[in-house]
Amino acid sequence: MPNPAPLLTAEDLAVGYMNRKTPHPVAGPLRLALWPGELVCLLGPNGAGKSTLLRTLAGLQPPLGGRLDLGGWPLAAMGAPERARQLSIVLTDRVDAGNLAVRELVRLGRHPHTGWLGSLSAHDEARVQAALEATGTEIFADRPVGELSDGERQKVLLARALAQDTPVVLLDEPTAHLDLPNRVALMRLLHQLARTTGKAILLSTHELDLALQAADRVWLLPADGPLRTGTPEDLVLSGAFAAAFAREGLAFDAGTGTFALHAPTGPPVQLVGEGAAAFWTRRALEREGFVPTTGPAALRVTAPAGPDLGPWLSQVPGQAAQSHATIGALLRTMRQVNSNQLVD
Ligand SMILES: Nc1ncnc2c1ncn2[C@@H]1O[C@H](COP(=O)(O)OP(=O)(O)OP(=O)(O)O)[C@@H](O)[C@H]1O
Repeated sequence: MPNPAPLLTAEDLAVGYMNRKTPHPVAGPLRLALWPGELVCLLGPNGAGKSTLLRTLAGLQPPLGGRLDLGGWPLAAMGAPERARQLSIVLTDRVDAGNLAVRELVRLGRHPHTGWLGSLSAHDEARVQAALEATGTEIFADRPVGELSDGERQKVLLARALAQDTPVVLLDEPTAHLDLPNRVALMRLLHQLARTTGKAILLSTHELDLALQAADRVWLLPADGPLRTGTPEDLVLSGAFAAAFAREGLAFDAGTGTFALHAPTGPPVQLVGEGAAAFWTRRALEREGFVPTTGPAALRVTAPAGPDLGPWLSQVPGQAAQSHATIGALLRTMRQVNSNQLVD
């Protein structure tokens, strides 16, 4: 990496609020560093302080204590124009853009780079165009921002931040209003941007699955306890990820990388098979309350191998194996077995 110095650092940072001169700490002390070229996801339960931290890192609210440097300089001593050349932030707050057209709003992102007249050069216009294209907002560039859907507006705000073209980009829940394809596309775009431009991109999100896949590093902010940082994989394997969400009653399964939605209520089932069919058979059995295992159990289900869809085989004690054309058909039999066992 050409420049190994972090773009943003914090030492002993305490974030929170001053209400009637009384400090209300939310998180800290925090020791943080954002490096060029990395996508970092800030994760944590509701109320942990993610927005408060992002707003503090952006200089929108003062820290309660500690030191915060941007580009090697104390953030507090920086003027707003210099800060806007170093750091952009996209918040979830509604923007009141009135009748401003999308392209006009994105052009505002260039203001930290223009002279006092604020006129945009050809280079500035090219940056605006590139930001519109990268975010897929060019198709409605001439529409008033006030007429956009929440998801469209979210993408326009990202475009404005990209046009601002700062080394550090902070985003507070940028996927909040997007549908699944757009959420995936956004994470892919941000990851690509970090890699190709060397920007440090930090975003808060509740999209845990996506974050685990896309983030180079995770900042894990639990409701209480210290902030943990590391690659998603290290945080999962160390148990830190599961612990951060355990208080919400969520059980994270490090074996599958998912949160368990269903509590087991039924008997163990030996699941035989590999690949996609076995994976989805496991999911279906878990939804029914069964506990799929690879070891021997009184009930056995065999998932089809290879590209063939079906048949599934089920075998219950004392009976011949039954064949089922679909998982739905298998489940109907398994439900019957389960209720018979409960009656017994
Ligand atoms: N102006 C304020 N004065 C005092 N406390 C505040 C203020 N704004 C937020 N808080 C509190 O700070 C804590 C952290 O809030 P914050 O919005 O940063 O959490 P978050 O992790 O972003 O939550 P979420 O995931 O729900 O968006 C919460 O307990 C919240 O009630």
